[in-house]
Amino acid sequence: MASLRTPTVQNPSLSPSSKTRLPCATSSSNNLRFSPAPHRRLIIVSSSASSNKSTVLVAEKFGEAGIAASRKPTVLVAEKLGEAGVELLRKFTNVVCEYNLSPEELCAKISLCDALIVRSGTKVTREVFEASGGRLKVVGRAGVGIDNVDLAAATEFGCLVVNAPTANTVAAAEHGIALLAAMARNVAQADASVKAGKWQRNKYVGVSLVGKTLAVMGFGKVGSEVARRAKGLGMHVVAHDPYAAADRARAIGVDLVSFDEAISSADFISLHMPLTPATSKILNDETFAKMKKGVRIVNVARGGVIDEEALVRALDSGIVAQAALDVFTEEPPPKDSKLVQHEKVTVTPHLGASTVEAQVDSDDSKLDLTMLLSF
Ligand SMILES: O=C(O)[C@H](O)COP(=O)(O)O
Repeated sequence: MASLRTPTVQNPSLSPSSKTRLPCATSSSNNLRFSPAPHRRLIIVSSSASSNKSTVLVAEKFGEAGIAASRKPTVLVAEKLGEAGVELLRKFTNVVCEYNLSPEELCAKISLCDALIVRSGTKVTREVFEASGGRLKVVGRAGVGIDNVDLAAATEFGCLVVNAPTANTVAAAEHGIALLAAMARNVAQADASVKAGKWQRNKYVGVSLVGKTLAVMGFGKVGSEVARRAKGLGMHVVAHDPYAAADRARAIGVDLVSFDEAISSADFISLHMPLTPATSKILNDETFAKMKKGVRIVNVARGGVIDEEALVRALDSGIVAQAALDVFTEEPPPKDSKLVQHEKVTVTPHLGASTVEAQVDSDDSKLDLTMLLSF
């Protein structure tokens, strides 16, 4: 499973207290532009690491109703979670694990559920909330990205959406670095070649990372961890993120620059922004044209931030020398996808969060969401 760390409520108007401000997308063409919308963070349960005991912090409006709910809620786990997490859920709830449901099957089952847990593979659409008939009270996203949940519909139907915003930060950052190095040294292509009985040492001459400029696009949790690791590899790192603090970047030796400066100066670009209307297809024909010829791109964020047809054109024209992609607009991508089949492209099946550690995580973290769901 993706681990269940301290959950963050994602539909602000449902949250009774205002504690943090998270970015909320507005419009932009070339900039990752977010407006710091007032975001309310509701931590219904917090855990004490030392005692491993949960403390229920129920905020005024929600609390009494939540406490009064004594029946065991039913939780539909629609994607594979770690067994330890599911076991914890079972202590407080009736757990139904049903994977690979079609949208119709999900809609058919949801009216019997108080909570739904998903990862990135399940689309929690307006139809799902409609089909729930108002019973669905919580959607738990066991992971970070909530672009697969219709937040407007959730809010309209009075359903909390919570995620685990820090659970897989390191896993995603490490996968970004793994793809960066594998791409630069043609590891996947060379592996396939040797297994096919060939010995093509000249064909797979790579490029070095040391001294190269890496542009980290989106300097949040994952982006900053990638930057830190890239500095350790001797890369010069710049970053673009309109809401990152310059001193936080400076502290790890990273220069915050404009979007255009980042993409035009980079030998490597690593994408770490959420998918929002402002970032959708932010790499497109126009922005590829501004890049250095021969740039290499890593994407462990969301497929939708790249115009994939434009990327194929940029690979064919040589603007982009190579790409390493963990995420795709459509997942899984079509088998005959030109992008996936492209010889200059290395792909993995959305493995960013898939480490043993990120999936098991700490007991306290799992407890948080478990207790939240018990409401
Ligand atoms: O948003 C995330 O947390 C990552 O993309 C991982 O998604 P997953 O939970 O589907 O592996």
